[in-house]
Amino acid sequence: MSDAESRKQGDSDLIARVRAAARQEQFLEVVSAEAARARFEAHIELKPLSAERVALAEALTRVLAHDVVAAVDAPPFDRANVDGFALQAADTVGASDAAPKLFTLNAEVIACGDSPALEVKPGTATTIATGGVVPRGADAVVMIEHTELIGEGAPRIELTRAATPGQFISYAGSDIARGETLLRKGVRIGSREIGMLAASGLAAVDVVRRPRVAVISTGDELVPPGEALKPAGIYDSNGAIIGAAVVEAGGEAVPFGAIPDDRAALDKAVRSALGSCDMVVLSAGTSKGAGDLSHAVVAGLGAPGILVHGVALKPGKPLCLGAVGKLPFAVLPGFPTSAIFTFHAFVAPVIRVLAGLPPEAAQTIEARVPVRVASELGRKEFVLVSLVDGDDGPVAFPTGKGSGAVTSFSQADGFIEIDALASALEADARAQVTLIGAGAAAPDVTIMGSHDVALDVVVGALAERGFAARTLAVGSLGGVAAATRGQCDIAPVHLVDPRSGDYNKHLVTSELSLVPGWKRMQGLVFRAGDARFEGKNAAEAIKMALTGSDILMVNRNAGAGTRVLIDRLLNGARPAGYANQPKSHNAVAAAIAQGRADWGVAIEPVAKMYGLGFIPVAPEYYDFLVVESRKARPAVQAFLAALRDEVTRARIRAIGMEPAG
Ligand SMILES: Nc1nc2c(c(=O)[nH]1)N[C@H]1C(S)=C(S)[C@@H](COP(=O)(O)OP(=O)(O)OC[C@H]3O[C@@H](n4cnc5c(N)ncnc54)[C@H](O)[C@@H]3O)O[C@H]1N2
Ligand code: MOO
Repeated sequence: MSDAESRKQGDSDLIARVRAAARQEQFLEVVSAEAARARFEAHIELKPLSAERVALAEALTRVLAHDVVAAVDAPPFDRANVDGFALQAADTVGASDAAPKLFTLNAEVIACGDSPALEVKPGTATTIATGGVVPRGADAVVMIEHTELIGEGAPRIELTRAATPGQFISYAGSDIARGETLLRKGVRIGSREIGMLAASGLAAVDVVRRPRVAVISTGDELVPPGEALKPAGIYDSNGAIIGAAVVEAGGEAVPFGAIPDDRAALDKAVRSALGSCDMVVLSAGTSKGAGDLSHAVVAGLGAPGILVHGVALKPGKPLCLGAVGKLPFAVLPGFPTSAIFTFHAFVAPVIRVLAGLPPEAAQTIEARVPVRVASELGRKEFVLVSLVDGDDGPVAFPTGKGSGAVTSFSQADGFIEIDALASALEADARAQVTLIGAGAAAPDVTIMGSHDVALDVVVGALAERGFAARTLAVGSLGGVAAATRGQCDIAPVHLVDPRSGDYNKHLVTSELSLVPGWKRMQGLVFRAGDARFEGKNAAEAIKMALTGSDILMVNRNAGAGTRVLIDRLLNGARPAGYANQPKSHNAVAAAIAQGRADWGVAIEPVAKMYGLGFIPVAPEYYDFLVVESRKARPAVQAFLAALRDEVTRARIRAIGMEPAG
């Protein structure tokens, strides 16, 4: 083949690959969530699996298959609740220190486990231990402390307090009555239930067989947690979160690991899962891109096959649901938040039914959404939010990381719904927030603004002092806005005053005071060993970067303090890469470390963390705006104390920041 021919061959290979990679909108038919659920549930057997008997010790977290009726009373007999004497209350009337009543002791002592032999007659008493069986004839028990043993002659006691009938007696069946329904089916057995089952004499109990749910991740890029990341690899987080969520929903997760994008391998895994499990859950490869094999594999498994492919939801559009015979399968979208969101909406309810559990009760609260949230027309959109306490009730902030992020779901407090026919939720609208997770306890202090690694040190010191902080990274400007609106207690900021060049002082108002934090050095970062930068000062390095050929920068987003510095350094120049504007120091460092860019500006600790070279340029001041009306709160005071604390300051210094003052 000539050069030209082989180039042509290469081009047509590439075109074929691009064609194959093109995602085509070939969803079966995009349906509403309700229609999808109905179609799915109509084709599968939606009832609890069979019962199995397990020993009490194995019953923890299992679901009761039948109601449990108590076969015995607890206590099984009338029981003394104190150490003392069993007697007849009528004999005690009028007893006092001044006029004690005299009782002759019967010739037995009832310890726990003894069956009484003698009847308690008027004027007599029988010695009894806590837990002893109250003897015939007695109707009350008195405490030993209120009696005096008389030594001479036949043993007798003097009683100095009157007793009421029934005093210090627990009657048979008062705790658990024979014939009473002790526990109802569908209850998830915890330690408390185990105690009740044991008290009614049960050594084993019938529980619903746990649905076995195969969890299969797909994708060549996936790396199991614990192994080193390969270039372009990501950790298989879906497998882990879905497996754990299966268990939370009452199932048994059967992990199949991450299967590469290989049709035969995936087909084999899915068939083996179908043969051994009650449900199969895959993630990724459902969007119909080139590597998106999952739906193709499940399409070939047998009738009825794919029932739903495409729902009018965001996240969740590429969701695929189906069945083989009556056995359900689901292919969840690969994006982590889409995967777990659709799992909870479509898969968990099915697992709960199979597991014998009732539907999960959703808890909602009303909150104000302070910002406008745009939404795609035609898809019902779920927006994950963080909740903070505003001056006028709960405020819900969209977390804003998108469905590709793991933390969107994992760190959210709940979600709001935007109707498919709305193109946005307007700022300051009220919305119902469906809570997720165990409803995290309200934080003692809310910190909203710019994030910094050393802030974690202060928050840690606060935790050591017993205060829980909630931090929301909304950027310096977002922090100023939240503090002004009374939605947080403290706003960490680093904003330069364009007029004076000073940091943060211009943000002080009558409602917001400024507490100094620390200084962080910003500088030029580059791959260590890059001879074009090594040994140069900032001015020389910039000059080289602007004139050198084949040098690519990575910029920062408009509004970032660092961007102001970059523009000052560039003095109007627009070098290659200027339009690449990620939003964090970490993103800048990663781009340079991985060779997608050659230089940028970031703070020193981050440069260090990524093993990059660093040329100092200018310090940046990271301070705290404190909402005056909230300053007296104990947690805010503790935060300020932690900031001044020598131990905290040393820890801040250790990660490369210089604490103020
Ligand atoms: N041109 C279009 N592109 C995309 C569309 C579309 O309609 N047209 N749909 C988007 C939507 S919506 C979603 S959600 C994603 C989901 O696509 P797939 O289900 O096919 O998933 P992949 O493409 O294989 O992966 C997406 C993403 O998720 C990561 N991933 C996959 N598995 C895991 C795992 N086990 N743990 C962690 N992360 C995982 C994967 O690496 C990708 O980054 O597609 C949009 N694109
Ligand atoms: O399921 Mo996708 O999240 O709609 O982005």
